[in-house]
Amino acid sequence: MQIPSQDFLTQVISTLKDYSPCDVADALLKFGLPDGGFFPNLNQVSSNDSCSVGVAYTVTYAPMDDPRPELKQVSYIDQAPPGSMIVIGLTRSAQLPGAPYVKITNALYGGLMSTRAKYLEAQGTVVFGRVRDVSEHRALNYNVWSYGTGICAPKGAVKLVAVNEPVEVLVEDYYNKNEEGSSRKAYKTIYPGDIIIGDENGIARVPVGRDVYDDEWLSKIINYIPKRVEADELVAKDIMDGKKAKESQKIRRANL
Ligand SMILES: O=C([O-])CC(=O)C(=O)O
Ligand code: NI
Repeated sequence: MQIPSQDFLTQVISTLKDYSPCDVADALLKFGLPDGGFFPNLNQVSSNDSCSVGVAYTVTYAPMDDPRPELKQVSYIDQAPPGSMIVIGLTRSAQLPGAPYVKITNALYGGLMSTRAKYLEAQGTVVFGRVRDVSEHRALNYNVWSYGTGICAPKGAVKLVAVNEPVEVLVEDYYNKNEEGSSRKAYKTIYPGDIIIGDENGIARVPVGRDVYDDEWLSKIINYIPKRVEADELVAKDIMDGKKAKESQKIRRANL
């Protein structure tokens, strides 16, 4: 198992900047990730219609009664690396399988955090919880995704317990049943160093350097995406010329 080199990762990220999470999901589905890398139920809070891509920099909050000590000396936002996608999650104990997905009604993140993130050249922030100061993220033209909005600050409701440790997200799929016939409920993980891509459709995680996801695999993803996008552009053209969608999709995607 080979961890991709920094140069290669830079190249992958710069390629992905020309595409969308939908394009990435098509490739991930093709190459072994049945969920297309998708983390459901997030909405883009910022009105920016652009796409953001970056390397996951992870932050975990816990309710105040969590046994772990608060990281009082750490200001996660002041250490956000340039080029990162800041990913903020809550511990398992604070998550819910259905809407509103988290038990904490306080906002975990706000406009001052985005101001600092943007100054440090982070690419966007994904919050598996609530955020506030919507107009400030928009005015900054800085991309933020969240489960919802709120008006109260995080202080007093949650504490920072981990930085750059895996973030676990509870996901429930009601229609794809598991072998026992019940809905599939699972914690999906974002690891620090994964690539995160997001736009108005939602966010996808591209695994990096774990299991089989080495640079050979990443190369396959990067090579596939432009071909698939090109094929779909041809399908769109066919449809505008009056051809049937199903037929054209079959022909144009034949070798993909
Ligand atoms: O005050 C806070 O802790 C969060 C907030 O609103 C901001 O970052 O602007
Ligand atoms: Ni604020």
